[in-house]
Amino acid sequence: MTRSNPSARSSAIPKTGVLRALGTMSGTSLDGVDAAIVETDGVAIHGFGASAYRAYEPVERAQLAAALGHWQGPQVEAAGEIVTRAHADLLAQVLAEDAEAGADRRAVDVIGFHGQTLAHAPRVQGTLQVGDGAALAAEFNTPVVWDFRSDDVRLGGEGAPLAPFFHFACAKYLKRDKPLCFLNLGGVGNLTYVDPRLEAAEDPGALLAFDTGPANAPINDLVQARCGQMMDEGGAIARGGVVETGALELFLAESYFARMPPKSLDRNDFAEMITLVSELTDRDATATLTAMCAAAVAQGMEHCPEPPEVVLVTGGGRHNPVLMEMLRVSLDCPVAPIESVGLDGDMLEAQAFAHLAVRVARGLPTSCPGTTGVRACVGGGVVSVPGGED
Ligand SMILES: Nc1ncnc2c1ncn2[C@@H]1O[C@H](COP(=O)(O)OP(=O)(O)OP(=O)(O)O)[C@@H](O)[C@H]1O
Ligand SMILES: CC(=O)N[C@H]1[C@@H]2OC[C@@H](O2)[C@@H](O)[C@@H]1O[C@H](C)C(=O)O
Repeated sequence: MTRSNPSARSSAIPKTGVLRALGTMSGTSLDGVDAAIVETDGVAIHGFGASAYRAYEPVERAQLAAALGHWQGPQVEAAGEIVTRAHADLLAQVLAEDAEAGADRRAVDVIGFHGQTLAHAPRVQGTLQVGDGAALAAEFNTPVVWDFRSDDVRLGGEGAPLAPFFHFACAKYLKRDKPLCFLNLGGVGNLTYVDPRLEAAEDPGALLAFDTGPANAPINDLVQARCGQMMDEGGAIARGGVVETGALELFLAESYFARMPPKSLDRNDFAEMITLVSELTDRDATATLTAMCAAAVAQGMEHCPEPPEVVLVTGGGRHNPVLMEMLRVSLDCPVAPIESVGLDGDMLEAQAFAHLAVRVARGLPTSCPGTTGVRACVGGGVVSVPGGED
């Protein structure tokens, strides 16, 4: 089915100039899908546009959760259909609103569709993001860039994190002239060290990135199981809890933390860490998992080549004041939500895949040795145009 969509364009992606790209991200927390428009030529950000969010229904979330860790089979098929449908709902909404907002406005040129990671084991089976980008290209009569991670993994990279090339563009957009860090606290945490004194993201030394460790996923899992809540809203459960230092030390003894970056994680790689807090009260257990997230970041910061001027925090974890306070205490530099510099911390990942879609379309790299450990710079991704592949 092709939706009636006044904002859609069917032509191939323009090879030059600033494009209007619509990126989407369905993260490891399985809460929902984000979508956001960025104006970019793939190198420099020229502006930010509308954004929107579509939550997964509880039944959808349960099916996605059941498919986590699977590489194939009926659960994976079902998850893929849910992801494609949820994105189609959201894309229809954003594209319609975008078209209504300005008749003279250039239509969205390209969609960057990350999909939903179900399994990630780059050195073993690879990485799996489900959802059908070709179907979305046909449905919205608009080119879709997707499957961003596979080429990087095939060439020896971790396949994640991929937002760092966008973080570099953000640092330039913000006119920063000293090294700084972007810290995403989603289900998993990831850190990008950016040196904006270098000209291009692919210059050696411009970027160092890696997953710091588990972030909100174990906290969510614990409070869902024990308290029937989706998350520790505002850190209300952890606040007043006592951190069990023995459990924290056992956690930090995990070999992942001794590994040099780049390195990446699957959502459930640390699922068993909940057993480290199983004897504790709800408050103490939640406080301890929250401290583990902060301690993993502090450990990761030791890899930064120079102290950053600031750590800008994005992702849902920045809404948790207990976690933010623990970060402020344990890091030797200022820590601030990314809103402090005028960016939207709930939409940064969706915006990243808008920017990366244009980079893929332009043949520019989306990862490099400093971000994923890939042997050389790689511009991964598949481009589907309405009626077939580009
Ligand atoms: N007000 C809040 N208080 C506490 N925690 C919050 C709050 N809002 C969001 N979070 C946490 O942030 C999580 C969502 O974060 P986010 O949307 O960045 O994750 P994601 O994009 O799914 O994950 P990832 O970046 O790992 O792919 C929620 O599941 C919750 O744990
Ligand atoms: C395999 C995968 O989907 N990884 C995600 C996940 O969520 C956070 C962290 O782990 C990061 O490595 C990555 O997402 C962001 C968007 C990235 O690629 O930069």
